[in-house]
Amino acid sequence: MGNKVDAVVYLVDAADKERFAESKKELDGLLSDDSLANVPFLVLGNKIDIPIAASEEELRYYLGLSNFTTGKGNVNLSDSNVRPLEVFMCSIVRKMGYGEGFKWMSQYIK
Ligand SMILES: Nc1nc2c(ncn2[C@@H]2O[C@H](COP(=O)(O)OP(=O)(O)OP(=O)(O)O)[C@@H](O)[C@H]2O)c(=O)[nH]1
Repeated sequence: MGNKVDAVVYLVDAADKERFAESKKELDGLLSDDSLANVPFLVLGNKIDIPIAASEEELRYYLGLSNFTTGKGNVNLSDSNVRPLEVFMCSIVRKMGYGEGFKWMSQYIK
């Protein structure tokens, strides 16, 4: 019973700074959802081909994730109670960046 969610991919428009607050609210809701506890979260900051797009650091800041990302590369979190969460910047139209994100995420999907 109950649909099991393996991971969450949260796509944010990094070029739409006016909506970061709205994005944060939505993300906070998902992060505090009991049914998603311990589910890995991949946050993708999209549209980095647009010059005004936020940097990764800015996006982390505006989404309130500065102290919550768990590290890129291979980070073993299986003995901890820490939920895998990372931010990767990407441009979907340019086919850039999200591959690394999905690769990162795949290590946490059993
Ligand atoms: N420049 C650029 N445009 C993109 C990229 N990815 C998607 N788009 C464009 O963004 C448009 C749709 O995306 P959004 O407007 O963000 O759509 P949405 O998230 O469904 O709608 P909102 O909820 O209104 O933000 C399309 O025209 C896409 O081609 C990208 O990486 N770079």
